[in-house]
Amino acid sequence: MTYSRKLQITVPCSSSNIGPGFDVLGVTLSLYLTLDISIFEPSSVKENYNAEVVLTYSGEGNDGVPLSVEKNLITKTALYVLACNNISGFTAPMTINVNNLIPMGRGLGSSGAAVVAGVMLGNVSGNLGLTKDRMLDYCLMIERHPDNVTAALMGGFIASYLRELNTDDTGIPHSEELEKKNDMINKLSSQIVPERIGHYIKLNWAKEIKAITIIPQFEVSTAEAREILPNDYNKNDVVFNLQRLAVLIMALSQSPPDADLICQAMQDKVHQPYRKQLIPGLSEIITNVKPTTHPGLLGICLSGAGPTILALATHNFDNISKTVIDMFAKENIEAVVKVLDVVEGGAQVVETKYNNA
Ligand SMILES: Nc1ncnc2c1ncn2[C@@H]1O[C@H](COP(=O)(O)OP(=O)(O)O)[C@@H](O)[C@H]1O
Ligand SMILES: N[C@@H](CCOP(=O)(O)O)C(=O)O
Repeated sequence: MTYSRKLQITVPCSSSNIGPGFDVLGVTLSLYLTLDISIFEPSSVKENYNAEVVLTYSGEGNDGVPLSVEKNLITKTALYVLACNNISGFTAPMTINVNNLIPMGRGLGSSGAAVVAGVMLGNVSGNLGLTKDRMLDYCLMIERHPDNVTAALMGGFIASYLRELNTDDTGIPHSEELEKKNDMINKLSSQIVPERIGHYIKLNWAKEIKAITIIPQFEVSTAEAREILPNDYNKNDVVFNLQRLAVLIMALSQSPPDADLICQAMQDKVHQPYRKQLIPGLSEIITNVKPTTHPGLLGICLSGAGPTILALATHNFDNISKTVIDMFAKENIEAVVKVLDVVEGGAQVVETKYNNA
């Protein structure tokens, strides 16, 4: 069989919240999920035709990720997008080779990236011609917090919110649930995908600020780390976060960055205090690692729902990382370090080869 198209989809990872911006801020980082796709026939839409799709997988999660297209989060999401557009299954035989460099369950947006990759796969395999803004709607039907998927799809440093949906729309599950339920695609695809669910704005990021990610070798499920949060908040805690959030987005855009301002503005009372119980060492790390003790450091927080620690810094990366690694070691936790760049480009599809025959 000869291929008719070869495509590559790349989706970056992301770090959400950046302290006070719970479910609002996301920053796109230079670590990628890549899909190499060969499509073996023109993808003309045939009713009730389920083409054979072979999924292979390497990289992070390769020991546990399902390779059945109905169960894998990427292909399952693509099938959902196709179903919403009245296409029941993949319409052309294809191979999908996934290479994932994003550690899973660490707070670096692996599930958001997988959902974005799946929506893009559905879009290209079904020739749907969806814009990125429309693809964001599909992502947000699955991943209910907009920060990760918006960053992964659009790139850069980005703030987002969900518009309030009708009660009919709100039964839409989060992707963790999607994983558990085999019949979820059918349930979701019977719902109309509302337009413009997500709204976002790209923010400026000072070029000299790098993201040190200190990644502990254990997983925290985002679903669990969200369940632990209270339903109601103290007014003072909310005001504490709002004040810092407004200052932080400007402070991170300024060159040279003001470490004292950023460090204070990265504090949070909405999610980190509750998540300490899931992440040994978190409290000590965010309380004690400061720009005053570590020149070059600007601020430190939990990345997403954790357990990764995000340290924003301009220099002195080794010294900052070593301190955090040593603090985790005191809790008998091993951690690895990746110093990442903030990337302006979000997810993309590149057609690498096209055969007209
Ligand atoms: N590349 C991938 N392929 C398939 N499933 C994935 C992929 N990346 C993440 N997932 C799914 O998402 C889960 C992790 O999601 P989550 O708990 O939200 O953590 P994270 O902070 O990494 O997004 C994994 O356990 C896996 O089920
Ligand atoms: N705002 C969300 C972000 C979750 O990010 P992830 O990378 O941990 O999936 C939250 O804090 O729950």
